[in-house]
Amino acid sequence: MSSLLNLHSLEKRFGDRVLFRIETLTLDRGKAYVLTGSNGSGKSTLLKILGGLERARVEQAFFLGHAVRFFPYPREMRRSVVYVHQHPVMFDTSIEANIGYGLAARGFTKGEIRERVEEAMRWAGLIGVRNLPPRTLSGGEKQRVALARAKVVEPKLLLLDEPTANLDTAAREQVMQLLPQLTSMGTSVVIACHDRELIRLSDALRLDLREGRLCAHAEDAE
Ligand SMILES: Nc1ncnc2c1ncn2[C@@H]1O[C@H](COP(=O)(O)OP(=O)(O)OP(=O)(O)O)[C@@H](O)[C@H]1O
Repeated sequence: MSSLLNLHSLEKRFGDRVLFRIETLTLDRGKAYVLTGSNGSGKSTLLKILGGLERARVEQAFFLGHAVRFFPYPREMRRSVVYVHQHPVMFDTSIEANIGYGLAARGFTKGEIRERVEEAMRWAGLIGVRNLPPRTLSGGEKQRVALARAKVVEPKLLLLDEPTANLDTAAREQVMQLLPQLTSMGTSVVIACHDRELIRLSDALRLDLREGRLCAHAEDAE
């Protein structure tokens, strides 16, 4: 499996406090990772660093095999890495516009946007709610809109911050069943979750953030 992102000597501080020091972090293409750790261990902060939303000291970084300077965040990564918040922001327009938002910014034609959005809504099971105002959607539906919004831009890396926290079992299942198709498209996915709400996903590698260190478990997260 080829490597998507390699980081060496990643350190995050808040003032004098070192939140974590990670010797190496390697993400392979089309692979799923479940990032675990207790409250405050730094899961969200790590995802935001990977998504270019938070600064950190990184000694060496390689994206798709070539060296990049992690700060300022490379344009190539900005276009191909998507971070999804636990409570995804919904623009007060339509569900279609929310899903197609990233495509318009990337220069797709109206016809292409319509086609991709329609396909993504079908994939995420959103056809039945397509005419509802986005702010009225449930937590699970908003997560599925956010996944559809990510899928249409075909990201190389998708960062999901506790996507199933506070969802009931059925809503959680609906979100989780979308993930294997993303990895089979070649998208690498990192999903942060609490230890007590461990996300079980076949073929996922578990990354455990504990006491400022990151430990990759060779066994699957199942
Ligand atoms: N901007 C900031 N300034 C100072 N400290 C911060 C800042 N952002 C986060 N922290 C601290 O960093 C630590 C890690 O926070 P983070 O949200 O990354 O943890 P987490 O593992 O995602 O936690 P949770 O599981 O509760 O969501 C916390 O102690 C938090 O208070």
